[in-house]
Amino acid sequence: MKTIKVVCGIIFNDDKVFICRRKPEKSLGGYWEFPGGKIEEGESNEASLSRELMEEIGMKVEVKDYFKTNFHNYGKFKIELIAYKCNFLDAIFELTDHDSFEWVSVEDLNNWNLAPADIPIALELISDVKNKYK
Ligand SMILES: Nc1nc2c([nH]c(=O)n2[C@H]2C[C@H](O)[C@@H](COP(=O)(O)OP(=O)(O)OP(=O)(O)O)O2)c(=O)[nH]1
Repeated sequence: MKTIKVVCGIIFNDDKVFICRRKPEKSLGGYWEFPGGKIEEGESNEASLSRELMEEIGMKVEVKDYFKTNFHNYGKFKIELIAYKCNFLDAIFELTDHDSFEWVSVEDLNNWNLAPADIPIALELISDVKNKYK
């Protein structure tokens, strides 16, 4: 089975992160995720992320550090989900692939119905934030 390479952004605005909900008609519709998309051939992870965020949300970010990769098997397909931390710059919030978005605190990520591939990424973020304030 082929593994799809997907890049996503953990987009910070102060201490809140951006999540959005996939439209019902999309694959994994109804799940919340860190926005991004499939990496095209010959494209860098960072360029792909910037392109997807502009296409899907009309959002500009500063792509910062690589954070984590999670491999997940959805049964019908497998993905390699590559997460980068980003700083929010500006956005028109015109959603093409999502029907809702929220800015949430990292500790609150647990309470959202995240796409299964995103859960290990969210858990590591939560653990980092908890360690920071220990
Ligand atoms: N963008 C994004 N996709 C994710 C995340 N977690 C996760 O399992 N996925 C899955 C959902 C999709 O099956 C795939 C990414 O495809 P996509 O839907 O965002 O990209 P696309 O617009 O190019 O593809 P398509 O669904 O129109 O075929 O990865 C995530 O955090 N962000």
